[in-house]
Amino acid sequence: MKDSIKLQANQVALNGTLKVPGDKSISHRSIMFGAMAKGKTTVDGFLLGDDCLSTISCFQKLGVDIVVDGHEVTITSDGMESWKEPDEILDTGNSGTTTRLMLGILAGSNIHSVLVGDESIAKRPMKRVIEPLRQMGAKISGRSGGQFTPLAVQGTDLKAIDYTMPVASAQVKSAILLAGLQATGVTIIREKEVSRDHTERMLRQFGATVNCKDGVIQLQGGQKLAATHVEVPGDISSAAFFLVAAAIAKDSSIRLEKVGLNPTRTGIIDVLKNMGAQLEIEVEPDTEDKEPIGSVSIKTSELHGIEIGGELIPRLIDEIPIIALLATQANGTTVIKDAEELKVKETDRITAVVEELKKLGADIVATDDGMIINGPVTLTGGVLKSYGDHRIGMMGAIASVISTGPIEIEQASCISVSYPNFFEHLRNVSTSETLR
Ligand SMILES: O=C(O)C1=C[C@@H](OP(=O)(O)O)[C@@H](O)[C@H](O)C1
Ligand SMILES: C=C(OP(=O)(O)O)C(=O)O
Repeated sequence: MKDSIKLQANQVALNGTLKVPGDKSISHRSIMFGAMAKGKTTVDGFLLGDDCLSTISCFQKLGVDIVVDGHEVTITSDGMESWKEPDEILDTGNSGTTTRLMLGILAGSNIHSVLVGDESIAKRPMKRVIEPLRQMGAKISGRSGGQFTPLAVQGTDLKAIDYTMPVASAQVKSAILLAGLQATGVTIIREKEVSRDHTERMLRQFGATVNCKDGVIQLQGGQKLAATHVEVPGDISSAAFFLVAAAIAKDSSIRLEKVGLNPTRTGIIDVLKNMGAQLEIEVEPDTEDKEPIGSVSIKTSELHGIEIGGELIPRLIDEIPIIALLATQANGTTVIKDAEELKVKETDRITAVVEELKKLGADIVATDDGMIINGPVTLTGGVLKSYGDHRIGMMGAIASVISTGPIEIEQASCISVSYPNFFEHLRNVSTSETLR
């Protein structure tokens, strides 16, 4: 993918059916759990995005046999005890999920390792994970007293903790659970707001017992994982870009098939419905702890502004950039609050979203914990920065379906972090020749 992409103004209809790539959170976990389990784990629908490839490369450096054949991945492992001490750094690339979950896994291993990511990862807070892991006995050191990468982990024996989450974060929760799996005693995690529960579900799929009730998660240490088969649903965070595109472009209708509909991830559906979008959902019958999937169809919609905050935020945290674009086309005011976490993503997403949408003429202001957007506003063209953040890049690209002038996205190659065939899909649903 070339690093700057210019999209012509495309005030045309979007139509068609798409199958978005595999869920990023679930793809990461399938490799991690497969590497920890004994036996052969097979994964179908794996996301070949840069972040998930970073996870694969880390485990290959630990000596785990991983074979990628298109979207099918096979992981063959003799369990954690068989991993080798890596003689080079583990490069987590741009991936917060890889960095934080690896810390939890490696903390209880019998090896020494060093984790380094890119310049965005070097700025992202790691103390939120390292603090509880240290309470469990983990030996982790790093820059600025262990706040940032590079981080060194000396695997050691761990003991369970009872931990109340200070922030709603599935990465922190998952790191503690993965360390807890190796610890002596019962690890207890208390969540005030429920974050995505893919780790809890997948632990069960790999044969572990995890109890979740009223925001309290309990996991007995010492349980061994058994290899299994993982089906990865389409990523609702990727689907969100096309749901918004069809809602705001004229005369449009898009159907997205085999999308993950885990209730801890469907905040975007709630927002679209609450704003008045014409949306239809067909859920496929649920099977125990497997991830729920279904199809979502959406048409051009008359939208109105709403308030978005509280427990909804963790259920749509990665969708806020594209929700901001959606809000520029809604009648009235949309307030997004309680979303301070956006400041510590791949970039400060509050600043990035507000600055870039303003360049297109949006009526948007940043607040301490979110943003306020007034609509509807006709968006112009412009040259937008992606800040090397895939979700900001895709937000800018989707703006071109309604903008009056061309939109150029700088550093557009970052989009392959989560959606490598994004532009191909945008072309597929576009009825415009300029996008083809
Ligand atoms: O656990 C995960 O797979 C993720 C959790 C979220 O991060 P936080 O846990 O930092 O909220 C999310 O933003 C990220 O894209 C993926
Ligand atoms: C925040 C994200 O991912 P990560 O934290 O894994 O880098 C994201 O995909 O939007």
